[in-house]
Amino acid sequence: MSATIESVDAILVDIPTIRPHQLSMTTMGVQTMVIVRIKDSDGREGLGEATTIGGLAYGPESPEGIKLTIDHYFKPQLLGQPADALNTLRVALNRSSRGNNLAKSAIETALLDLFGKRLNQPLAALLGGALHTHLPVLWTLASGDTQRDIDEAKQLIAERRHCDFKLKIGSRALMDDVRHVAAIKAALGDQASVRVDVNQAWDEATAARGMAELQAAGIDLVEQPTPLKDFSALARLSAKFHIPILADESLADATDMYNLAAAGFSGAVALKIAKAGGPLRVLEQAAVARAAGIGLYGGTMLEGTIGTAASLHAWSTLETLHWGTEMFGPLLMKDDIVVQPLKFHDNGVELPTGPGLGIEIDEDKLARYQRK
Ligand SMILES: O=C(O)C[C@H]1C=CC(=O)O1
Ligand SMILES: [Mn+2]
Repeated sequence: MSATIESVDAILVDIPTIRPHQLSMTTMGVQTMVIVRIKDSDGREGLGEATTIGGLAYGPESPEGIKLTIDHYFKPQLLGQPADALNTLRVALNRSSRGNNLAKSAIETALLDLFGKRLNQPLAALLGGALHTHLPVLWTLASGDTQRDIDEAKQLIAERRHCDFKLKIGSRALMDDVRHVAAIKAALGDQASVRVDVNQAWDEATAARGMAELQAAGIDLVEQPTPLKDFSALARLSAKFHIPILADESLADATDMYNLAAAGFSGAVALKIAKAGGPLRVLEQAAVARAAGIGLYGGTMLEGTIGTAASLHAWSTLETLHWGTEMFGPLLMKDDIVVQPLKFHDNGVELPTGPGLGIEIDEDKLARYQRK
């Protein structure tokens, strides 16, 4: 007999970042995570995380809204239900609430963690088993200052912590951004792959000019240059340039992936468990991308260790991650709320071992950073 769900808690946790993190739509000085704890009738606990960026600046779900959705809508539906019935619970939540994929991702993660602990198996084993135990991780340079970004990158290369970098651009005039990016690429040379993320800031004409400049500067990848709903602009730009496009905000789930590929897009996709609605859902999207010849990239919403570990379990089951991953979220925060942090080394991170996510909460730290 499956255990039943006894409690569901959604906790807001605020942790300052190690430096300001400047994106085209906001500058982060703190990251807010929604940590989900689901307990079953056997006394086991599953952990999940829903995290976005800049309140409502990045996307339509805010941390406070995610907590409200879980507390008032999901929790009453989940209590008393068999904890192992992931598909039944997903169908029920999808029938009663549209969208809200970040909140759903945290629930799916917590149920998978719980199931893994019950079976004494790592989460990746529930997904068919890990193909990789160490995954590459890039770092985002987003201090807003060119020299500071160069110094940061050089130090990380020397430490072998990261060898690939993503630059956040789009908040300044195009040629200012191009000069910033070209200076960083010139300083790092061939020892680093340099990519940019525009976070939707350009219109199509600006993007065409920007991509030509970035291609000439030796940049490897341009992430989400144009607004998320404009699939045809992404398709046209991907046909026009050799420098590939990484679609991020445009693609939440498998259906979006199908539609963008059908519109003629080629390039790569930033997979994110949060956008897709959980580790199981994101692998459906990866399968559609693979079928369409679109490259895979393990993306982050700058989650802490719980959401990062959940993503790593999913990415570990993919044979090829053409563009690696960006699962550095915990490193951007000044502190952590887990007992054993993830192990970052050799330009990547180790897949945690142990049942479920392989992650344990540090109750004192959680109490310190929990929003009162
Ligand atoms: O990619 C995004 O749009 C969001 C996020 C991921 C890495 C980073 O620096 O910001
Ligand atoms: Mn992005």
